[in-house]
Amino acid sequence: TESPSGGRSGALSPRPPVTGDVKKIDVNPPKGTRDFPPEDMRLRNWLFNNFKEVSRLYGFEEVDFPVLESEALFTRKAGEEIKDQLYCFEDRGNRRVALRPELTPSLARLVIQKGKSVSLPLKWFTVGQCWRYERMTRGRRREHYQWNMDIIGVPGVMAEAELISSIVTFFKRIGITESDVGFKVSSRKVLQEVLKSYSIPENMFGKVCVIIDKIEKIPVDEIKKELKVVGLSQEAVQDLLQVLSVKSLTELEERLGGSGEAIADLKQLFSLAEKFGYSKWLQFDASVVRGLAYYTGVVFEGFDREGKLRAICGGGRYDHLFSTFGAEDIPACGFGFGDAVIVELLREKGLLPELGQQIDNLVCALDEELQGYAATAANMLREKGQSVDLVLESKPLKWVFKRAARTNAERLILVGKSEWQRGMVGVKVLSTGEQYEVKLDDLN
Ligand SMILES: CC(=O)Nc1cnc2ccccc2c1
Repeated sequence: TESPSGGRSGALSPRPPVTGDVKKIDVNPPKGTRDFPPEDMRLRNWLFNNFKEVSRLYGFEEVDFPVLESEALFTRKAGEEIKDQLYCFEDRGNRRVALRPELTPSLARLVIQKGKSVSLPLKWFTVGQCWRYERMTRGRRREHYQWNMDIIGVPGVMAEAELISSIVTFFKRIGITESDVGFKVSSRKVLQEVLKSYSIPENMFGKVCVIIDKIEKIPVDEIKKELKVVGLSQEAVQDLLQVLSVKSLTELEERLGGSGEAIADLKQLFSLAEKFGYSKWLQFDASVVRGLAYYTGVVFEGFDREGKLRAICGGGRYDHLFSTFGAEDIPACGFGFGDAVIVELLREKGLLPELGQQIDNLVCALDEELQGYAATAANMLREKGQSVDLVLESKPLKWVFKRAARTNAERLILVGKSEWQRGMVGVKVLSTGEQYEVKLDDLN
């Protein structure tokens, strides 16, 4: 192309003066965020395609929401870390907005918006980027992608059993077995039943759970202090911490009595696990509460049995989230599965797939004036559904062979003058070295 500024031939115009006095931009992405160059994008697509294939197997429908939401969707007053790290700001319309830190509130918003026009139960899934704003002191990521599956409108634990089954199916698809990971399962109704004899206000329950979720992250004295701050008596605190160390459903039944919902739900869940065939993946663990304020019943988290990694995924029942948005309550449960820990686990287990680029044909004209014919050949192959990497400039054969090797091209299609005049092209199968000529129409 003409370049009036007299820059290098073929350069786009106008270009900055060759003196290079333009300051070089920072080519890294913003702190705590990632680029996905082709190799990383292939791994991400492999992971997400497995998420989506399992969602399809379970009859879930894909949904999506804006990454930007009203801040009000996430301003729960329960001392959650996810709120402290909200990536929020005021937009040019002076609206308080936030980059979503999780997907469930958006899902609830859409369900409410749809109201009577959707028939329950809803089984919706999405894979979406979530954000947090952390002081980079901890050097942690500020974004990650989460697979979410939610069942809206089913009050019984069959829904939780189905969700856990879908995660087991996902793990098995990527080569993870029950010897690698398990699920810790409990119910927040356990805490509710312990607390019912200490009349604590309903709105305190979320706060208590958020504090207890930190039991393995901060000293127990700190936990006790925070529980007292929200108004629990010394006795209530003791009772709570004691029930968290219960080791089995039998022991729990002795502690709570056999008539409560917590025991009934958990017994039924473990029985359903048997029927779904994933009993070996589950264990009751009274200390699992999860850190989101809105859970109300069964809660679960996937963990690596070697105990080296943070929770792989987590979820539970949230029967009152809708009323916190001013709508009729609808029973619901769901989980979130992040894209970070699972990759660390796969790396540990040597299960990361080797994914190279895959091209069916590298098409190349043997000299300049045959470029057009190479385009014709490329078009014919593409119309047959064959992928073609078309060499777009005149290149030495050495360069073409190198590129074919780097892109794992199945075969090389060489458009030469004499062959073309006979309606033929040259074919070189790169895996075998086999070389032959073929009529263009017979190429497939
Ligand atoms: C291990 C990891 O990257 N965690 C992570 C990264 N970014 C987030 C962003 C929002 C909410 C939770 C997040 C969690």
